[in-house]
Amino acid sequence: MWEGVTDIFSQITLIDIIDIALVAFLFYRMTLLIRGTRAIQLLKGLLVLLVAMVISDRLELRSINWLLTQIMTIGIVAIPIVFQPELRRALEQLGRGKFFGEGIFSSNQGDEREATIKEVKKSIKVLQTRKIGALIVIERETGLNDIVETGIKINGEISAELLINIFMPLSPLHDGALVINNNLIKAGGCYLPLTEKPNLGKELGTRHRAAIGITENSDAISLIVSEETGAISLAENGKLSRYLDEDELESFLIKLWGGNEERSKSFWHWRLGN
Ligand SMILES: Nc1ncnc2c1ncn2[C@@H]1O[C@H](COP(=O)(O)OP(=O)(O)OP(=O)(O)O)[C@@H](O)[C@H]1O
Repeated sequence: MWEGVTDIFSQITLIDIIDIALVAFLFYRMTLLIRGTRAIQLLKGLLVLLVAMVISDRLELRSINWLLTQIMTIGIVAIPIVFQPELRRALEQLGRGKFFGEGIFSSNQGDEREATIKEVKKSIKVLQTRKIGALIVIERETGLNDIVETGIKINGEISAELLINIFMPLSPLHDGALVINNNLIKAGGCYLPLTEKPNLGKELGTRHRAAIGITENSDAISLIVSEETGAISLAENGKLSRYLDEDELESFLIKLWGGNEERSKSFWHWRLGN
């Protein structure tokens, strides 16, 4: 038996190893894309179906096997529909050359993001104290132009004062979401898709549902200040982190979106593979 094993290993060439490594890396990136999304449930469902199909085939249960095959066909047709947001994100990342890693991140952009995080933190503190409801979306790789189109374009440099002003109850743009790109407020009063998650707390109304919804359809990060409680929350990849204080919010933002320090750390972290 050992001979057989060593025989197989002796036939493996460097090209085979590169091929396997590339496929593994591709699967790893795909898993990162669909982690925590609805797509993962569909994949699990298809896997269960596949196992049931193999078992029914081995046991020669012809009718059930035929039925499972038909269901499997429908499941495969459903893939591009259910995976549409993930496929879009993957293709966009591929187009920007970032699918295989972080890409080149200019320190200028890092400075802009650091400044933005400071202004956002400052404004959120004020909004929380005064219990002014707010919904802020931070654009990452996925373009949010379709969301921006639903609101009023601003394209103004970010400042805490401007952010607070926009969310003041009598401001014409206080309803809806504000979209940020680097150090620019792109638009206010934007409409976001609502999440369809069934098991969210009853106290979470449409503001929180919209904040989660946009992170399921893109790689954006959204921040919420509750009008009712003043609680600060952050949504990313369909998940909501609630009751943050402003320091926790800042750490989250640095980790997920980054200033220079965190980005250069993650760059070396990735390169060294620790
Ligand atoms: N689809 C949407 N896109 C963007 N903003 C939305 C959307 N739906 C609701 N909002 C915003 O949320 C506000 C309503 O919040 P609602 O009270 O229903 O939510 P909530 O999650 O309970 O928030 P809060 O804790 O602040 O009350 C609206 O006035 C609007 O500003």
